[in-house]
Amino acid sequence: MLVAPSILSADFGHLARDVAAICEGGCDLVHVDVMDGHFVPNLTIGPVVVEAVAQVATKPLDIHLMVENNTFFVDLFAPLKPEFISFHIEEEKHPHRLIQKIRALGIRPAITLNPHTSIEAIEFLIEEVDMVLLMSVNPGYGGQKFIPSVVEKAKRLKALIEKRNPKCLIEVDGGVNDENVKELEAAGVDVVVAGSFVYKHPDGIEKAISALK
Ligand SMILES: O=C(CO)[C@@H](O)[C@H](O)COP(=O)(O)O
Repeated sequence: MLVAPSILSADFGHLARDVAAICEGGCDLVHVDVMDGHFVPNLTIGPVVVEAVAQVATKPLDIHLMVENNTFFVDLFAPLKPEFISFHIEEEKHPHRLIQKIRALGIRPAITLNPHTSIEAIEFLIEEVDMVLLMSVNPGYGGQKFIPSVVEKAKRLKALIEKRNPKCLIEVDGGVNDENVKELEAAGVDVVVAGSFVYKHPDGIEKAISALK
């Protein structure tokens, strides 16, 4: 299992220290939650802060856009050369075009589904993306409870991916811990995003990451 800790649960007063800690602790990706206060009722960070994160991170960035104007934010973050940029299917009128744009910028495109969104919504996009991110909480905040229906959704998505684009990864985000990760792994999930489990683990960040793996 690949682990992408969400820096939303870091101490922003010591962000460089907390980004270094997950990289030294064995994470695979650094998950960056970008929220605009419109698509979701929370506002997080922009390119100035993410540039500082990129300078410290020794693992690739996984940028998750939770915004209304995806194209604007893709242009804003592209110079930081993240590994992935994901955007929400619920908020994009022209997802195919946006995927092509992200790929043309040398970034791996990913598409995100909210808990209520069915995988049929991306049936004809699956060949175009390198990763699908399934939300297992309503986007906007860290520390929420895992929504278990994502397990069945991941199984159905895995079946679709095997037929249409076997290299495409499945990522699950929200309320992930060392218990539900087992079901996610069995369902075919490749990457888990975890914020509070990693940053608030009583035995420390390294132990938390290895427990998820
Ligand atoms: O995108 C989001 C929330 O919108 C997530 O990345 C959370 O920040 C994950 O945090 P935990 O649920 O693991 O605390």
